[in-house]
Amino acid sequence: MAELTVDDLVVDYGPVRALDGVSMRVPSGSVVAVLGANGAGKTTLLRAVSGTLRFQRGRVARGEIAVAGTRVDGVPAAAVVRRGVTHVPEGRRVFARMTVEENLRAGGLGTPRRAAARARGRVRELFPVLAERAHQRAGLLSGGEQQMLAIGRALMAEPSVLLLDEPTLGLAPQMAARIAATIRAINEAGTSVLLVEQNVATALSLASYAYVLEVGSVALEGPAATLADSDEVRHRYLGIGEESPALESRAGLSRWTA
Ligand SMILES: Nc1ncnc2c1ncn2[C@@H]1O[C@H](COP(=O)(O)OP(=O)(O)OP(=O)(O)O)[C@@H](O)[C@H]1O
Repeated sequence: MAELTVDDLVVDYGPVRALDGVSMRVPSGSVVAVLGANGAGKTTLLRAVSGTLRFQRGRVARGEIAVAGTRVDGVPAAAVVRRGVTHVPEGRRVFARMTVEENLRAGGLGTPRRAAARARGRVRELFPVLAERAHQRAGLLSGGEQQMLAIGRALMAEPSVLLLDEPTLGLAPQMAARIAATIRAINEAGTSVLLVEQNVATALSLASYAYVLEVGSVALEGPAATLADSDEVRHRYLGIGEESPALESRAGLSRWTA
């Protein structure tokens, strides 16, 4: 059974239709990538799944979202976490004034004590630097360390599905590579991942399947290896074989680099 399914999802922010009939699935144990230009609806999709849309005055106007066959659309965000889905929003929003340890503890609130202790051990293994900085204020960490903390905090709830919004954005290449390796390790330990990532090469190397959103709809989908080999994706999203950069900027894709 598919772990996470999205069926004919329509999302509005007031009069603005952000998603218009999006369907996708994240099979159990897989990494699935969502690509697309600015404003295509990637963040909105993750918000809809995690139940955080309402904090942005958005609403699911139509469609269904289910985790392991149980509907989660219309369910409050805290209940979605209890169903096994956690969301790491764009911009690594850690609690800057709290220590690293307090941030992690906050992620484990609502998790049974034994599970939280197990998750804490796992986070320590994945991110030794967080253990070293346990008593530092989160706001003093580097960008990459804050991203590690944001992911670590989400793992404290022992999710079966992790939603990641642009986890490598703004990071130096070496740190971005470390985060990518960590995502792979998290997935290998059994967590499914729905990954929104501006670096298409990184996304397609991590994912087994990918969807390309264009103005709120799925424009293209397929196995990641097929998309990476497709001329259209290579030209438009990876900038490979592109003679003039004009096409990239016309498509609004200039942020994307291989
Ligand atoms: N809180 C909001 N209120 C109103 N409109 C919004 C809100 N958030 C997003 N939108 C609109 O919804 C559409 C989809 O935006 P969304 O942020 O989901 O796209 P995105 O693909 O994640 O882009 P980005 O890479 O810039 O984050 C855009 O037209 C955007 O302007």
